[in-house]
Amino acid sequence: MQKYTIVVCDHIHEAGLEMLQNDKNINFIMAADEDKEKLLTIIESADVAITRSSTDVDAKFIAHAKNMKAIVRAGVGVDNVDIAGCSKEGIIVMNVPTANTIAAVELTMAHMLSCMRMFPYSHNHLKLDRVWKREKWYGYELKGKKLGVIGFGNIGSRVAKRAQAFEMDIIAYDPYINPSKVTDLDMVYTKNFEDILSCDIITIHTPKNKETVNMIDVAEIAKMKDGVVLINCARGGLYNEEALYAGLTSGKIRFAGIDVFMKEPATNHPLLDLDNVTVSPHLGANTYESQYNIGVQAAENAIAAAKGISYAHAMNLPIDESKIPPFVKPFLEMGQTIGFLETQLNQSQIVTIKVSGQGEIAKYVDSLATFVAVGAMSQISDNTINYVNADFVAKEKGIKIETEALLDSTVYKNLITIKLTTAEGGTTTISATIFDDNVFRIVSIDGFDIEVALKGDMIILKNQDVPGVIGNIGSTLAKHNVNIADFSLARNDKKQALAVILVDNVISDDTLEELLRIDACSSVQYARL
Ligand SMILES: NC(=O)C1=CN([C@@H]2O[C@H](COP(=O)(O)OP(=O)(O)OC[C@H]3O[C@@H](n4cnc5c(N)ncnc54)[C@H](O)[C@@H]3O)[C@@H](O)[C@H]2O)C=CC1
Ligand SMILES: O=C(O)CCC(=O)C(=O)O
Repeated sequence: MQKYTIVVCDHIHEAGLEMLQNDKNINFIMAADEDKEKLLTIIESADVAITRSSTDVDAKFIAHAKNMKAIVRAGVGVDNVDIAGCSKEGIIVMNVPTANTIAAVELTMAHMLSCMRMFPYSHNHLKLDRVWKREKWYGYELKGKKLGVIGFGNIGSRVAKRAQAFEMDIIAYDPYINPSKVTDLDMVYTKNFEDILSCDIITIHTPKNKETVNMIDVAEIAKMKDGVVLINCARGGLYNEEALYAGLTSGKIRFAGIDVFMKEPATNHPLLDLDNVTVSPHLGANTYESQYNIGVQAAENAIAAAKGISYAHAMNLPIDESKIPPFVKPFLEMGQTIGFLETQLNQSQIVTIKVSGQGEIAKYVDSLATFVAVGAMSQISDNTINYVNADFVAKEKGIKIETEALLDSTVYKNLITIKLTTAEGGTTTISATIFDDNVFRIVSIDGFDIEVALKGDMIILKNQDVPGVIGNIGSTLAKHNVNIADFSLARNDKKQALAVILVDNVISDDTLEELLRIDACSSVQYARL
């Protein structure tokens, strides 16, 4: 029985662990309590790893992940996953995007209310210091305050809805959404970041990336209202931490609610010394409900990925399967087969692969190009080529992948054309389509119109269009006991001909050389699909 190893690098819910334990095909290793060096040796045998924010998937991790097919990030943020590094090694990165949304939303509200009422401080005053001093703890109300929401995705939009229930006025900044997502909720949408800076309370819910790090820095804080309240339950560093500290000590920022830090664990962070901050140790996802959902979904997705069944929420695959119409899939498969065929026909260093799509398929030409590249390189690389690393490997090998989308249709509803060029100047151009019978059909080779199924052992022979060639081909193949399964012929107006011969046997080099010696024959190529 085929066994796959799944390593769990951080703590996930028992329900997820049980699923891994109970699957007969899964060899499950719990490594959440192992030290980091030991973890690196454990992952060497892993097919899939499940991680949370405590495990950095960095160059060191990837170097040890020699057998790894996929990483499942049991949560949303992948800022601690080197996605480009994973792609280069063909490792699929998946996350579990919505299972902890509500937990993070509610923690954001808790921080907002805590900041407004200084709740942890009044609580400690009574509980730890045993002081009953009601006059010390006057806070503010959320009602009527203006809330600026940066990032209106799963979490930001739900925070906004809850804040609306508190009768706050919401203004949202998110350049990547349709404004109606905000305005339909009777909230204000802005493209002007300055509008956010004029709010009473600002909360951020973007991913952490080059564009969003230090999104709130010294200059932005200077433009804010005196006494502004800032919340960050997304990622440390979206608010520049030094600027945040300076703003809190000067009193410009009245209070901040912080769940996340640049460097975690953050037990010595300067923000912890301030009395106008509420903090939590990255607890956004820490509810039983969310951890149950994440644990189960992470385990399910890891098992499916280990078995090669599906890659839910893959972030570095060229296609999102849920977003492509069914007619596209066979074209992708056919493109990969043509890539494989053209490499065999040329047997020389590839320099360019140009992939064109005509008709509806043109919209998917980039995904198609990745599939063609996988097919073209599958026999010429020591690395395992897959859809994740194909573009990287092509770049490394100096192969240029070009695409062309021609939305106007040809006589065919959908047509793909793949032209492969080698360093010696050789080229092969094949166009193909699929009709309702679902057969992969070549309709043109190097400008010769021909109709032949894309399958089997194939000889492509070019010759001067003179009498006797077909007979000679037949007798040569018969002499070598080769049975012809199909013979298609095309001619052009330059008195040249091209034959595609599908054969039932493997063809020897001797046979190919003898075919090339036939009078008027100019080239013979052979491929096995
Ligand atoms: N504290 C915790 O434990 C948790 C933190 N998170 C973090 O919360 C954040 C939000 O998560 P989700 O809402 O699930 O993600 P999401 O992907 O649903 O939403 C992110 C939103 O940010 C927007 N965005 C991206 N770049 C932007 C920019 N430059 N300016 C303004 N908006 C921009 C996107 O268009 C998107 O609408 C992420 O950083 C995630 O890692 C998520 C779960 C738990
Ligand atoms: O549990 C975790 O890993 C933290 C959750 C989180 O930050 C996320 O899902 O982005």
